[in-house]
Amino acid sequence: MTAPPLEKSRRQLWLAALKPPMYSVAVVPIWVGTAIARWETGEVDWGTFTQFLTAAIAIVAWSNISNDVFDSETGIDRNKHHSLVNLTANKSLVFWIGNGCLLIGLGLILRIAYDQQDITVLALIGAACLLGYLYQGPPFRLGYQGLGEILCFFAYGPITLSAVYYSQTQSWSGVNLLASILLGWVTSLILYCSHFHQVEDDRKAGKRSPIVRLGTARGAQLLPGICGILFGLLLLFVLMGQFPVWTLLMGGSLPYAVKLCRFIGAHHHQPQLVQNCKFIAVALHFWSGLLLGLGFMLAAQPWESFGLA
Ligand SMILES: C/C(=C\COP(=O)(O)OP(=O)(O)O)CCC[C@H](C)CCC[C@H](C)CCCC(C)C
Ligand SMILES: O=C(O)C1=CC(=O)c2ccccc2C1=O
Repeated sequence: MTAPPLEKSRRQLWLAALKPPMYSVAVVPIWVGTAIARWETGEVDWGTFTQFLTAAIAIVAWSNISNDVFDSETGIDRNKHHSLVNLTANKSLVFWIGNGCLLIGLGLILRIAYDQQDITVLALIGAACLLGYLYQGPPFRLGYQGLGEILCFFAYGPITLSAVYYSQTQSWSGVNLLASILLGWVTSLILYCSHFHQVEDDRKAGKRSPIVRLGTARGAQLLPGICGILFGLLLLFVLMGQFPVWTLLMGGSLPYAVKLCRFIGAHHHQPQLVQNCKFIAVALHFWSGLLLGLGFMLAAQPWESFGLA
């Protein structure tokens, strides 16, 4: 039996509000940081890995849920039918569910810190959450000034990846820091792409996103350069001898970069068409991160003695 159209479209709205593919931004840093720790130390603490992964998912849920709450206060989401606040018509319930997710996430991070008798991981993830709040919460709302991509770079790149690596090794790594540049860059690319379709609503609400500032045409023209930097840095880090050759596997995600540049290049001025383009960027994030981590995992295998690593 098929669902009545109204019910089906409501289900689609809920799916759009919850954005399951977006949780790539929680999973990938935990995978990459852990893979680098394994490459460098030969060991993985899977208990810490699982706790960190669960915490990251809960914290990203908080970031998205509270984004709908804070955006409902500025009027920017007036036309966003898939806002959780518009769907439930209960802002305070949504707000407290979001806070509950944050509590669960930080609680799990606190447990890691307690088990290791070291506050470093908690301090780093606390700082990442603070950047998340500065992005969208009152009175700061730095995303409205067009600073979201910079905050996103540091939160999902150097800060989170350092915390993941530290949770595994209780030390720091230059290679991990280099990898965090790639990860922060590709995560910010998702945010950048998410602005193309909402440029008019953003402009009306006074949000000066990079796409509002540049215009959609110029914004689209920059994409091949942004993607080129991602893969260029990978090549550079391998040539410098910092990354094992296996990490070139990340090049397997190149088709998503090409698809992203071509699609936005052709449709940047058509909001209906580009409204889901951020999910091409999410696919690029997921596959590039998965393959990068796999490269480190494979380089740590016994066959490195055959000269393949
Ligand atoms: C919520 C975010 C973007 C939504 O932006 P926008 O308002 O334009 O979108 P809508 O159209 O959907 O309303 C992302 C915000 C990213 C922020 C700068 C940094 C967040 C940091 C995280 C909370 C840290 C997570 C750490 C975890 C992985 C351990
Ligand atoms: O809803 C969105 O557009 C985004 C949600 C989100 O959690 C995120 C995280 C990191 C980079 C970009 C984004 C989004 O664009």
